[in-house]
Amino acid sequence: MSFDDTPAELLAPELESETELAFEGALRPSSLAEFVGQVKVRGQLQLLLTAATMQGRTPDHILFAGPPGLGKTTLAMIVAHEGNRPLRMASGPAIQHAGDLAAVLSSLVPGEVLFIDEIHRMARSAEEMLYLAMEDFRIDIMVGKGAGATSVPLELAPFTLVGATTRAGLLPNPLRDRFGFTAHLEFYGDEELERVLSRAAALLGLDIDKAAIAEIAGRCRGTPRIANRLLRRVRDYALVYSTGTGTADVHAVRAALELYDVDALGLDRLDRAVMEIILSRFDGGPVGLNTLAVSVGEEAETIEAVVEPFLVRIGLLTRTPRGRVATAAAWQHFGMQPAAARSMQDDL
Ligand SMILES: Nc1ncnc2c1ncn2[C@@H]1O[C@H](COP(=O)(O)OP(=O)(O)OP(=O)(O)O)[C@@H](O)[C@H]1O
Repeated sequence: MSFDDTPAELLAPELESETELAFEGALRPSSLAEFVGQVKVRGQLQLLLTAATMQGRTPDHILFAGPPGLGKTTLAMIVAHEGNRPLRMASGPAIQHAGDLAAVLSSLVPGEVLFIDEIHRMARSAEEMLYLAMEDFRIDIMVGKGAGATSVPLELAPFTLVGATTRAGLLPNPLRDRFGFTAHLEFYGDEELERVLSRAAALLGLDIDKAAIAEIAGRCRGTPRIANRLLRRVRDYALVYSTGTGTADVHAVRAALELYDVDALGLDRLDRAVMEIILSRFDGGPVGLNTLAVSVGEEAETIEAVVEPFLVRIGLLTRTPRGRVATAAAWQHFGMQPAAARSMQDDL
């Protein structure tokens, strides 16, 4: 990325370029011991993997659910790495036909880990093929067309499916039930993010003090991927402006993040747009998800999976049966007041 970055790009949890990918790759922990936070999930995974190794079998299928950038891909790689198993990467949107999935499944080697990212976006016909593959390591291939079509069973090598999804609720029950273990990844706490950042700074050879690390941790939406990205911008800033030392201190962090318009809570352009619409146009809500999505010009799915979980977590937004509602903290953070309070003030 360059100095042309918009704040939205800077805070978006998605990856956006090959350079970024290389950067992320270099910082990815490769073992459970190195993986920071998610203590419960780590313990559960460790047990599942160790038991499989002790019995010499492939581990059960695993589903990782949670917002982007929390470590689902990293954990899938760790599952393969810890068990010394080959890893095949696939993505739900690329599996548009059952045939696409059949090609992948039939070429797996025994014990291979198959990672399917965004598994909720796979074609329905492929999902149905996956049920049998997960349960019996077998698929049925249709040969011929019309009345003469027959299904030919094809045995598969035993494999571990690792699925990742930002929308676990969209997976059909038969698919969800076939995973032996579902891990719900949570946003990271400040102390965990500080550890992610310290580790990344050491790997990048960046000299940064504790207060600076804490300042970044508080502004990265509880998301390691964003933490690493902000750290890189701070590194640039220290390199260019802290002449001579190249050291990043809290002043460098504040200046760098102000330059990129990252506010004290780490809210990005979309977070702010969503909150400002609820507050100013709908007087705090309730507002339905679709109305909100249209108002900010975004997909409802993005609002629900990426924006809302963080806003709810930091207490700016609540979800009610009638729609999304801004909290008192939201009014305060944005320096605004509900219409009733404003008119009371006018009456005084
Ligand atoms: N627990 C962690 N400890 C240290 N670094 C982490 C951790 N989790 C994630 N990271 C860092 O954050 C980056 C993003 O993680 P990852 O790609 O695994 O997220 P993801 O949940 O798969 O995101 P997406 O859903 O967008 O694919 C990784 O490259 C890694 O450097």
